[in-house]
Amino acid sequence: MKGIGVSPGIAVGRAFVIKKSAPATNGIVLQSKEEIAAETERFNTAVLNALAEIEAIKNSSQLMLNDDEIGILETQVELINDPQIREDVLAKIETEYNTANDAMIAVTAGIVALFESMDDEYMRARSADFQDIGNRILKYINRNGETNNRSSFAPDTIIIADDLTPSDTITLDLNLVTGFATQAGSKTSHAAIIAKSKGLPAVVACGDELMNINHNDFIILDGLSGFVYVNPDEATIRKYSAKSASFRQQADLYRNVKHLPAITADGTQIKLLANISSADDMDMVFDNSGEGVGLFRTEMLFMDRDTFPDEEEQFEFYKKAVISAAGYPVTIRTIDIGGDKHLPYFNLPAELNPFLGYRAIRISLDQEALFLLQLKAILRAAAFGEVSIMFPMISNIKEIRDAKAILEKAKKELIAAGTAFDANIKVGIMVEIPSAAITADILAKEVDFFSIGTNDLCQYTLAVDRMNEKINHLYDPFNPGVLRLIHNVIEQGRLHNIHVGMCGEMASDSLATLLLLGMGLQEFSMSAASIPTIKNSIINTNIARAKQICADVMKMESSESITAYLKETTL
Ligand SMILES: C=C(OP(=O)(O)O)C(=O)O
Repeated sequence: MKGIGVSPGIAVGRAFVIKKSAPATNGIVLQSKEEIAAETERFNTAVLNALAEIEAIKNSSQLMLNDDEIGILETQVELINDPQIREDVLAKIETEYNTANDAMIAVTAGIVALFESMDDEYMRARSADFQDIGNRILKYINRNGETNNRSSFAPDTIIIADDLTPSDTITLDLNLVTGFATQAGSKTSHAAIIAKSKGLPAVVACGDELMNINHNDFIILDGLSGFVYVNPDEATIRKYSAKSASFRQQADLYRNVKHLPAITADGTQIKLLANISSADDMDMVFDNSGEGVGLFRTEMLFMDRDTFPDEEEQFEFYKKAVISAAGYPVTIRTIDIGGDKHLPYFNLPAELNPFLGYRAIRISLDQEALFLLQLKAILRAAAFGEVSIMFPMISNIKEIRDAKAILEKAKKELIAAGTAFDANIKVGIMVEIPSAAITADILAKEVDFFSIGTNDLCQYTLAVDRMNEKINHLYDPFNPGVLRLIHNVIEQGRLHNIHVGMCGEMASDSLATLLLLGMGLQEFSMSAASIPTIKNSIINTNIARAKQICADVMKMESSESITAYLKETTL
């Protein structure tokens, strides 16, 4: 199979298949009274947990639910409490010897089918409520189930999944995994970002065929070329053993450059920072000699839970990362939810164009109470190290001014409460929307720094959904339009004397390194595992050469000529 190689390396191991799209029955027949009692208990506990979850969402003062939303949740409580569902599930456990999982799936499917077949439109729509409730209870029934069991992977496991979301990094113990392949995804999807940050070989966008792989199939996965081999022949195994050895040799070379400073041959010091999602990632940053954090994605704390974290919990989460950074700088980005990142307890409206919709700073400015909590937590954590704050998805100057006004309010509240914080925290923005890149000269006056988010900048400039594998070939950071925007941001940063970094995936693409150096970029932030590769490019070049490369590229008309030229001159 061929997908897109997104994180280099060769992985060899056994498949562990995760199918998340539909709940799966396990077909187990209960054998004893004790098993029946245990499954009954499992179901009862799951129901109580599901009810508690709904209550917590309903009562969350932070969510500010409207009457309709509360109405939906109350209907769900009523339906869960319906004695008929309970009786049906228990009957299947007690008389048909089904597990709680299988009984719940069968009962839900029966009710959903019944409602779907009704004439009345309102009643037909209720089937979605039942499916939702079924999934909610199943989630709790399977809390300790195989796919969520952090210790259930054997060594050398290769995960095969439809897709991996940020919350999967919480529920799956990727430390026991040697690589993964996903059916969907793209170079900048979260599966790819997770793989790179963990240094795991990965292939995404393999297509539907991938899900035909069975548990325990023997897999070879090439994270560079994007090939996935299922139960390969001896010749393929031999070929890949050799490839794997040469990859390890290259990795050794990078290990040797790892401890050298990131200075070009003519003496320009470049900052190589890492993108992280929690304090746990800091070991990997230091293992790869990263000099701090250019992007701390805070969404992880908000995922896979039942309510918003309060100020205290956020403060502890950020503080832990700041302390782990041991004096190195940490740039914390305020939440970037919406788009493809949803929170189960935050009812985001269904949108036709979620990536162009209610997300990131737009949500923060709209939900001021939530934003204030996060800002106060970051300001407090900033007292423990060198912290900057960064706003995502800025498209105009008013958003920066509004966000800064709320930041000032957060500071005043902390002063009034007598709480310690860093009053001089630096404030910057992600430049990831074309209007921000074009008006960088205007925005530069309002902030201390820019960080170029090429993942979104590329998708918005080219009107190419970064998650849509059908149009992956059009997603192209080397498009002259994208390059001109990047060049302008770096240039305006220099003219206005503010520093400019890059935290999108382009910062970890060695094909782009010299070009970006030539544009004047002096700070690159990326998955920690990519740092040695980029450092190797930096220490083997000089700025005069990089400037010449930039001058040549900026005259070129097409991405094809640019990438061909860069391959020839820089790799
Ligand atoms: C770093 C970026 O943000 P995200 O977390 O959306 O990948 C980007 O858009 O380049």
